Amino acid sequence: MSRMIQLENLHKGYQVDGHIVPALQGIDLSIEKGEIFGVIGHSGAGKSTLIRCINLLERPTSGRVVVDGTDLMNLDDRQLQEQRRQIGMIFQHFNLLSSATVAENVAFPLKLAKRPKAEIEQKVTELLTLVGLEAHRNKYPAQLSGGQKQRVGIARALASDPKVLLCDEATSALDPQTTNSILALLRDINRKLGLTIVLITHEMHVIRAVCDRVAVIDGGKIVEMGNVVDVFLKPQHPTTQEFVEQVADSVELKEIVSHEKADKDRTMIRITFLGSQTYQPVLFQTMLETGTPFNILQGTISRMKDTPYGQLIVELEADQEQVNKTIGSLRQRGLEVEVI
Ligand SMILES: Nc1ncnc2c1ncn2[C@@H]1O[C@H](COP(=O)(O)OP(=O)(O)OP(=O)(O)O)[C@@H](O)[C@H]1O
Repeated sequence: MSRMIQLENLHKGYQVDGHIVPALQGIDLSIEKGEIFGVIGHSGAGKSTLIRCINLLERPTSGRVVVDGTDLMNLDDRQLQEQRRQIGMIFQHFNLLSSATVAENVAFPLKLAKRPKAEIEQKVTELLTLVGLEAHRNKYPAQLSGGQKQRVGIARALASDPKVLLCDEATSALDPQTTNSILALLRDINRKLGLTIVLITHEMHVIRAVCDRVAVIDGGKIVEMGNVVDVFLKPQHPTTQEFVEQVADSVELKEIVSHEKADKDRTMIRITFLGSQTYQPVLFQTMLETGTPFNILQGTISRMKDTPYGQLIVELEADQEQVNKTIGSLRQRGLEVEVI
């Protein structure tokens, strides 16, 4: 893979009442071509500022923004406008023209670029088919659901055949079911068009559903970054752990653990299965081999983008030596094991 976006030592401060509010404090980030990259953080962490720096809707105070080999900070207005065509963007509140139809909204960037009428017509039809809205081309935004409006936003963002799509909290105003359908569309577009997608969100399930890699931002700094699978299974920073808990059954688990831990002869472990392991009877084979009695207290199976994973909370009724042997054997088979 080669690099599509490179942010180097990015700083951004806003002037407020004579002093500077630091929104980004030294962001270093590179995003590969064809990747779906997520940035997650709490309100005020700097997510919007960060994503808006990628197309210079916000101009960083210092640092470098390189998109597909072009340093955007060095461009004049006309060159920047040209480069921005390569970077589509969608928004939380869609930002559609309310007085224009679906088709006219999608045609808008093409008209601005003075494309010939026949080409515009063909492109709009193509895009509306891609996002599943061809039957609604003559409706106005007010006649559409939130999910349909976002589909128009996506079609419009794709009109100039961008290399990058920036998604600024694109599903935050949508209900869970609609969110899933929009996320599925983004994955589809990523696959079909090979588009690089950067999305910001405060919801970990969005990251889990579509992203390849994720950066966690806190106080204008990246506090953790990695493959979604790794970050999910082994979150290091407290902020990341908080986000991961959003999508775990951790409350229930904690209750079980504190209740059960009163009994000293039992050891509770969490076993994580990943990918094809998820469907193999590894646990049972190990337990048979080591002869360790066990109870399954809780089990979940889920999916991170294309990777299935499962977690089991298991209680071992055995002495320490037997427990160590069992854990060693599970780890040898490539499973993640954690005593809880
Ligand atoms: N135009 C602005 N003028 C002054 N301060 C700003 C401006 N935009 C953002 N900030 C400040 O910069 C910091 C980062 O804001 P930003 O909007 O990037 O965070 P965010 O993570 O996107 O939050 P949210 O999810 O609430 O939008 C905050 O302290 C915010 O108050």
